Amino acid sequence: MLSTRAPHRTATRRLQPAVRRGYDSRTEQRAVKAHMQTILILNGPNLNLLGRREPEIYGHETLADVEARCRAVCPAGVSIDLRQSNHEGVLIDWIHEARESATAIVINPGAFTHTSIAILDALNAFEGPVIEVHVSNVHRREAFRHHSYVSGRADGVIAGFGIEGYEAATRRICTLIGAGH
Ligand SMILES: O=C1C[C@@](O)(C(=O)O)C[C@@H](O)[C@@H]1O
Repeated sequence: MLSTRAPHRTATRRLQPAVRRGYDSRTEQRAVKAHMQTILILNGPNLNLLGRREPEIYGHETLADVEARCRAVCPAGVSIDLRQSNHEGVLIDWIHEARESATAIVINPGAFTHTSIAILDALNAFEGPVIEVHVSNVHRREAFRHHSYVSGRADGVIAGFGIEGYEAATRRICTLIGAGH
């Protein structure tokens, strides 16, 4: 009798804190979500070199400058989560994650703009607003840059505004999600 009850009590004691922790964190996440809206700003390949790469096309400002400018135009209650990856799969994973963690997406897919049906599919699985940004005016450049897979999903497209395009996109998202200035 003792030998069957003891392990049961031990198992219950071990489980309880984990169950409680799970409940607390979900409750906390719901409370935070109710007050904060997150704009995910995604950047594709080579944009880690922004400011140093072909400055005659992309300018001298960096992704850190982009982040600071976007934060500056966000009203209270809206936060920015800026990320960059050179890997298509990583960008796709982040878009999937955004289904739970972000209200809206601003995306500069870099060269994946012109090639990636997979990024388009991931964005199609995201329900919030999406704005596509290009630092350069892709329509004045080589013909292969004129087609974007992402534009078919985007609620807006900004090209050729330099890094001010990210700021404009952030403002537009705030309007779309009803976060006033
Ligand atoms: O990497 C980039 C940057 C870009 O998306 C832009 O921001 O202008 C334009 C793309 O054609 C290019 O491949």
